Amino acid sequence: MKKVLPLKGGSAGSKHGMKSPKELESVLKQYFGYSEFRGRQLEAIEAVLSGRDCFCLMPTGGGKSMCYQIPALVKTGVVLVISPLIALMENQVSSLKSKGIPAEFLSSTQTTANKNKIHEDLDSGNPSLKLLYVTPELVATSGFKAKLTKLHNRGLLGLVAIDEAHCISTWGHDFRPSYRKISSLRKQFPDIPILALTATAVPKVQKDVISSLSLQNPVILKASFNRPNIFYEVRYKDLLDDVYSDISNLLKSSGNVCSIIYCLERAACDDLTMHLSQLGISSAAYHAGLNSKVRTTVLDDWLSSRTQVVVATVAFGMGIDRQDVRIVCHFNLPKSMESFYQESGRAGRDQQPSRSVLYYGLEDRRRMEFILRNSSSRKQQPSSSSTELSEKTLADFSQIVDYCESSSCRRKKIIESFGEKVQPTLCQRTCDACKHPNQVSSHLEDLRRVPNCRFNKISPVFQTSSVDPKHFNTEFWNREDDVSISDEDISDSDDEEEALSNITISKLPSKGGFEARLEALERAENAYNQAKGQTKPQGGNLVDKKSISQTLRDASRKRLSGALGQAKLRLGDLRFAEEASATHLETECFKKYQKVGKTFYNSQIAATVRWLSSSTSDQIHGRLEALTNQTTEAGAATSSPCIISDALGKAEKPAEATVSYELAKTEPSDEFAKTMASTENMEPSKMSPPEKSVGEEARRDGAIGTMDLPKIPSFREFMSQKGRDRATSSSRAESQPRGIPRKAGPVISKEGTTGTSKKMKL
Ligand SMILES: Nc1ncnc2c1ncn2[C@@H]1O[C@H](COP(=O)(O)OP(=O)(O)OP(=O)(O)O)[C@@H](O)[C@H]1O
Ligand SMILES: [Mg+2]
Repeated sequence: MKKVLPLKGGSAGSKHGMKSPKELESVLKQYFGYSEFRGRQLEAIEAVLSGRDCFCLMPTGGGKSMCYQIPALVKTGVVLVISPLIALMENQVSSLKSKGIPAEFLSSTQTTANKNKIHEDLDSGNPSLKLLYVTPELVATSGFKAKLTKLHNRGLLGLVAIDEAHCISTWGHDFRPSYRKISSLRKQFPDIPILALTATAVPKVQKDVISSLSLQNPVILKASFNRPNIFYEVRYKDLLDDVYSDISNLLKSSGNVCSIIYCLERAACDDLTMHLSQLGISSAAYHAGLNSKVRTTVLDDWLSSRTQVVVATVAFGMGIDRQDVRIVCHFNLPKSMESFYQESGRAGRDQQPSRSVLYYGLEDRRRMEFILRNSSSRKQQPSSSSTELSEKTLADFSQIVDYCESSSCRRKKIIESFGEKVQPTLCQRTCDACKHPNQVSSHLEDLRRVPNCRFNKISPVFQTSSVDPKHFNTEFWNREDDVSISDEDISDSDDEEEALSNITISKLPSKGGFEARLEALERAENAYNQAKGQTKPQGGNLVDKKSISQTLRDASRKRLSGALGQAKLRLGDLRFAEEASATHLETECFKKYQKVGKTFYNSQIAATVRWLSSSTSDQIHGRLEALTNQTTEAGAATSSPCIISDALGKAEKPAEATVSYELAKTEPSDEFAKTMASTENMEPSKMSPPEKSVGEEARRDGAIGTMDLPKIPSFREFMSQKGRDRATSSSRAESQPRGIPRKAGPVISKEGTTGTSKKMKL
């Protein structure tokens, strides 16, 4: 293992490491190239070098890491850094190594050979390692505790640094139960200084962190929360014609700078990425639903500027040290001011002018409020009552709502929410409310006029909602699940419930165009069928837990279509019609696993998505061609090859549009042909009606018989009648014939609204 480069004019570390400020500055210069300490860095370094415990509160990007990295360089022994995310550790370790500083991390992602090397070095009696990064889970294991004790007994444990220390507090916005396990460190090593670092901690969390870690008479250092280089702005989704164009224009007019967009849900990340890509923005989705290989590629591409925008859930953030992020957008409302501050704080870590833009939507607010009301019951709460916690959660949420719904200075609102006093002159027109007060007031006026707008008051609307909270699959719930976050080892196999949750709760988009409306209506139809108590049989049997429903199949097809779109972007030379190809791939998975059940089907879909993310053009074309041939040879449901001819750049045969509905067999309208042509880059004249649907395929297989089609309500009718239907659903369900696989879908008129005149087969 590499030895640390010798410090200029001295040894590589002394027992106590006491150095003058000048000497410490020269270490900073030598290793990191910076000429002076920032904020309260020097005080924190001096505190721990003198053997004191220290609680250090510095803003995001303030340079907290330096507070333990410099002591590691001037003190004998190893500095142990406890960090919540493997990605964060990996980043820091590789950055330190590139500077010639011996640092390592221990985690499940390390190879056994590397782990052995690290352990050998620690056991050597004279370790070359200066910083060792570990997860809180590892620190709690008896094996690692014994190792640390051995190190300590030999006088080689120099400091314990706890990064993102707010994770220890149930009151913190990122509570991690495993952080509670490190509270015994103070007792275990009474003479070793502990340094707790965080960017976001309100007074209550500060106290909680200090007492949970049993810090002894700590030096408490707090820097201002103000991020003067960030311009804060709120945009109102409900007042925008098209939020996608708005974001795209924002990004384009800013000169295609490095940006992050945060979304609440994985599906929203995929969806927004697709829209942005279509609008010419180089973007990629990043969330826990992607496998680690894809996530690493997305991160690498973004860090090296091959991708301009990462569209991410909160899985992306902590510890990502790209200094020149110029824009951080929130596409959905964050759950608290702390979350917002932490996430928007990823902008401008180089102290250069940057922007935070929060897209506020009333629907987002209602959803988030619902999630929060239901989430407290899911949490582990070792030290507080659930009512107290839930009140705190809602109070935190109302702060961020107030941030959006108020016309006063945004900067002031942020800083004051952390209990810091603010001078009236602080902002200097560096937020939209101070720069364009009239415009902001007028937007708020307009927002008040939006129907069902419950302004400035947390609505009780979802308190008695019958919607199941587990249908919301948000990333911050995953974060509360310690297992999923600790190793970022998140399963690729989405459960059907997730697929359903992503579609049953979304509203009918008002401005999303024909396709989006169509999808929403399709969801309504599925929900309608479910509310009516109908089941969708496979092979004539009632749906059981293992069966693969049509809804799941549709969601899977969508997922595959998204993955194909990403593959197209990644490879550039793929020639196929996404929808048709997605249908082929999904049918392949379905055929293989329809008898075995949902779990296998799901993992086969996940494996196909993974395969699409890493395969070459030839491999993808090969598989799609083989699939097309198979289905053609077998005279199967769809005979349309999905590969688009190179020479013409058009489909050799039309792609199947969607396979969800069974409607009257009519020629497609011109409008429909045009819509599909624009989607699939095909000429309307080359379009013909899709020949067979999955429903037909199933019927051919003898799975279903003919059926009477009931009247399908419009989306609005469906929503308003849902409550009444539920009350009588059981009696109606009894009168419904069983074994009906799929009802007729809504009849779609040109404008995408329901109606009875123009029918088309989709
Ligand atoms: N004294 C300094 N002068 C200039 N740049 C510095 C200084 N100290 C740290 N930096 C740089 O500032 C950036 C942010 O540092 P760091 O990652 O430690 O911030 P942080 O406070 O841990 O932020 P976060 O809360 O987001 O984790 C890094 O790129 C780091 O190299
Ligand atoms: Mg940090």
